[in-house]
Amino acid sequence: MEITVDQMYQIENKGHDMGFLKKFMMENAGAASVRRLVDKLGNIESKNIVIFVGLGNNGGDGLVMARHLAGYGAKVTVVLLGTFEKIKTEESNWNWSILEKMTSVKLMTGNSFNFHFTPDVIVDAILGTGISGEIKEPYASAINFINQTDCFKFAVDVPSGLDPQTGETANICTKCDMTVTFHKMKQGIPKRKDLTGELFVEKIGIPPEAEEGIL
Ligand SMILES: NC(=O)C1=CN([C@@H]2O[C@H](COP(=O)(O)OP(=O)(O)OC[C@H]3O[C@@H](n4cnc5c(N)ncnc54)[C@H](O)[C@@H]3O)[C@@H](O)[C@H]2O)[C@@H](O)CC1
Ligand SMILES: [K+]
Repeated sequence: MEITVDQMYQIENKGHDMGFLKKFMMENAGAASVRRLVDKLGNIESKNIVIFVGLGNNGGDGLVMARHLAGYGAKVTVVLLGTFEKIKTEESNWNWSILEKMTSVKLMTGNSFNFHFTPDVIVDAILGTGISGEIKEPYASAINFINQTDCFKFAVDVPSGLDPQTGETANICTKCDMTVTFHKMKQGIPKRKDLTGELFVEKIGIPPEAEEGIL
């Protein structure tokens, strides 16, 4: 079953109000994404993984992935597309502050993408269901950088630049090898397999009762 982005936000908020906090949803989303990535790539120990992180909860999912990937022994670099004071949500801030205590994850901010290594994997945790309008900087430069690399690309929830409701793309969009979306498929995502690559839906523990009156 495919649902609308608006329904997704309503379900998310109802789950949160039931006590299954967005922080828990984010944890499960990040964990499920890493499991899919490890299933796909096999041993990721000491692989160079760069995670581009936006300032919303799509970015938050990427921060959770960074922590889990460090646990698998991957060499993880997080590029926050902004400054940490600009992180918009409590859930993302919570996960950022955990990473600040982890020497096993390298944190970068701003929009300098000159890595002195070649990434094996890039994770696109820039934009998700909160996308609106033309992609502004520094997200645009990050998306262009991602598209000119030839490593494995993984999109969190939706390739950044693709509107998960309509399936339309903004001025630019990441073109990925794999996408994991959460809870239920959003109507616009399956329309663009050319951008999503292999597409998966992962349950993230939202109580089915959170859908009552919405679906
Ligand atoms: N729906 C759910 O049940 C869950 C959602 N989660 C994640 O939360 C995401 C939605 O989070 P948010 O609502 O914070 O939204 P996003 O994280 O998708 O993006 C919002 C941020 O991007 C900025 N932005 C929007 N359009 C832009 C543009 N064109 N150019 C530049 N910046 C732009 C906004 O100012 C905002 O800061 C989902 O995609 C998913 O990844 C997960 O945490 C798991 C639970
Ligand atoms: K994304």
